[in-house]
Amino acid sequence: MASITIDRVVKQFAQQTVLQNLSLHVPDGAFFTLLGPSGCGKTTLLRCIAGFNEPDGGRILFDQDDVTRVSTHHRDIGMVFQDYALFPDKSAFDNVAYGLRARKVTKGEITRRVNEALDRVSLLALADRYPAQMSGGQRQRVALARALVIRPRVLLMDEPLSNLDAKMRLQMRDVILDLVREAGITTVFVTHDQEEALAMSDRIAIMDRGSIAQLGTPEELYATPVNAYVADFIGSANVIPVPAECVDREAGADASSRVRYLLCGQQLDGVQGSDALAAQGILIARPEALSLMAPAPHVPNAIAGVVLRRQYLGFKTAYRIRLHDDSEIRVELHAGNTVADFQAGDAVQVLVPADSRVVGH
Ligand SMILES: Nc1ncnc2c1ncn2[C@@H]1O[C@H](COP(=O)(O)OP(=O)(O)OP(=O)(O)O)[C@@H](O)[C@H]1O
Repeated sequence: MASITIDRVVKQFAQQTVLQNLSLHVPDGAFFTLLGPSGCGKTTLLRCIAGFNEPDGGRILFDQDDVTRVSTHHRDIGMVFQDYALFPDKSAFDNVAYGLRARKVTKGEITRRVNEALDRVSLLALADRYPAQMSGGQRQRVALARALVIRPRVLLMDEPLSNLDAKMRLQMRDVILDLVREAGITTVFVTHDQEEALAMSDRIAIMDRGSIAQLGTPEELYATPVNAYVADFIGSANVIPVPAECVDREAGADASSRVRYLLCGQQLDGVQGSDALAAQGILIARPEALSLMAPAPHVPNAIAGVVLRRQYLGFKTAYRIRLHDDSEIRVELHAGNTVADFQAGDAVQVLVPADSRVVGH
């Protein structure tokens, strides 16, 4: 068990800088996810932590130990890959035993620990099977047992669920979480699947072109994204440019209370951005945070529009609304909200809550 500190790591391939002075801290025992689109540098960072890639600058620490120049097999890591990377000519038992044999563990101890590890992933009965005789989910469980049986300081997982079908992916989330929680092991998990990241992680770093766009708990990232990139990547959000206008030039009033944001030319009461924002902000509105009402005069933050499409989805109803400036906004009303139900073509008002967020570009 160890914390991981990434300290200003730089990694370049040819002319391309893939990791740009990247720093982050993974607390001891945390389940930490690197999330981002293809090519943003997740795997490169994971491979630097594993020792497969040597950084061109910066340091990597496990607790206080600087492992930047330590070879992979002296780092005491367990690794699980997307394609399982099992030895095809070894049985499940021998795959799991591999790391213990390399560490010269006694035969009796190997048998005990491998059987225990296979039992933990419910594969004791398949100990003699070869990888080709197992399903994807079973292979990934062998890979997990193989990574954990050596009791590594750190577990690194690179898209371990991507090759599994949807149902198996969900099951494996629980298998992984149960195992790593029980072992209390610090885990770095790479995925491009935001739902997987939200469901599994203590903390998530959202990466954007070799840097961290935002780091936080799933709740923080969902509720308070720092920019449109994060808002769009985590969950679904309406991301709408909102010009600002100055309403109070008096000295003394703090800067954020001196601007009002405009949606469709209408002032949004109470909606505040950070005071550093200039003449234009970006309103981030989750579809489920908005609501709909029939047209009525003098309702604050009610923006007039027309229902383009209504989709009934059982637990919620999703609406696409066209506003008067021809932009579109998505609104989701949860089942049980019987007050509002509208059909395509209906005139409505979209209610924007006063605690909505406005961020910079
Ligand atoms: N060995 C290498 N040589 C040259 N370029 C590389 C090498 N490894 C990665 N890259 C480049 O570095 C960038 C980041 O790649 P990386 O695999 O870290 O991204 P990723 O976020 O893990 O993407 P994915 O989700 O597709 O795996 C890409 O542009 C990739 O082409």
